Amino acid sequence: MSPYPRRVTSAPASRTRQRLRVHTGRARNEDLLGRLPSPDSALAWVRDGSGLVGWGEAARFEASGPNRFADTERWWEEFTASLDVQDDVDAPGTGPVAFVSMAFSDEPGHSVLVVPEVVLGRRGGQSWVTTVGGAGEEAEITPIRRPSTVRYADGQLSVTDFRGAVAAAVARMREGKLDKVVLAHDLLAVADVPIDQRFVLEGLARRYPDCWVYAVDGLLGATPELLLRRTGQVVDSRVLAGTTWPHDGMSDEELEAALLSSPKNLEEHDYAIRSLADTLKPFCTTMSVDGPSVLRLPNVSHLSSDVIGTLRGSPSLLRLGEALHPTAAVGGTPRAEAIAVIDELEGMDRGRYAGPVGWIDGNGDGELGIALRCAQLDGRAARLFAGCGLVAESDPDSEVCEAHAKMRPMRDALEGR
Ligand SMILES: C=C(O[C@@H]1C=C(C(=O)O)C=C[C@H]1O)C(=O)O
Repeated sequence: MSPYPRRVTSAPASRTRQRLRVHTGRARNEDLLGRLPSPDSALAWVRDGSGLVGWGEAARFEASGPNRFADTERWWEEFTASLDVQDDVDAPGTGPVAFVSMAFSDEPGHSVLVVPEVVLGRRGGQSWVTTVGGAGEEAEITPIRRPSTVRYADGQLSVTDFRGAVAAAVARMREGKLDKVVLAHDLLAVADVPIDQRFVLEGLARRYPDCWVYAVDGLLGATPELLLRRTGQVVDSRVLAGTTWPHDGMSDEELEAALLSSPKNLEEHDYAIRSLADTLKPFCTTMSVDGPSVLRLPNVSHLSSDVIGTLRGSPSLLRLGEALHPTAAVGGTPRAEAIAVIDELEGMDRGRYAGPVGWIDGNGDGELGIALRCAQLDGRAARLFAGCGLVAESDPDSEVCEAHAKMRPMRDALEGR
């Protein structure tokens, strides 16, 4: 696949109509990422050793356009209704599971759902394995390959052009045309050998245990931001906005105190929280927000708030994701104006960067992160992305530094640092 994702306008025929057998049973506790058998096609959603990995492809659905969430949900409902399921564990993430990664934009965009042949899951000391269509759960694990050199070049939006776009956006906000917008840029990395996805995932997981390490259809990353998790009637979310990074010889404590008292960062955070909470509220009977506090990561620290709610009825995670995406953490406020400004000033295809990414199960439960700190891999090439929330007080030079700091997880993982 090209690092600049192609447009897919119709779903390919899939092997969905036969009555496939799905079986979940208990498994040994093992390092999930260590079980991925091959350098390509990794499927993963792992945080601090827990989560899901998958391999093989029992079925796939691709969608694009404004109805991509609804089309994907409908396909998944029909697919799961056609299965013959024996689930001996019966917990969130057992039985049929699909990994999903949705395009940021209505247009252009390419969203993917993959049903693996084998899923290995682990939560709270309990492990399970799910097989689809009678697939064997043991696969030969090939040795992991590491690159010796990685070189970088401009992506679709160079750093210089990104800085110009930030300045233009700030000018519009000073004129009162919108309150907040998130602009991003990309960077091309080329290694001397085809990139082994397991090498990247293991590096990310080792350095970022507080993040969700994910891989779906060549999009790999370690995101600290949870768009929404649904576990039965309970939903929760981790909203991030407002960032600092090591600079000017300041200690972590000084950086943290400055972040918590920065009106500019608190304003950015407030827009993000409000966009999530106001949209989620009508779906909930109860909802509470806890924060902001500081989430400290090795490369950056963020203002972070946790939201928890009880659902009214049973909307699926994809249905909720459709309503919430994009929050003001990756879009802006007001949403429609911000999306138009992103289209105009970024002028690049975000692909699945900043879109919802994660997994769903047959009960409508699952976890959707926001695809940040990521790269779209293609052979020896990787297209990295990072962006920053902007308000009227933002300074283009600081935003360039912030985006640079946000690319560090993926650069370090590619280089094996
Ligand atoms: C847009 C990104 O990150 C988002 C923007 C943030 C900010 O501007 O402070 C913080 C976390 C994320 O919500 C990114 O990492 O690319």
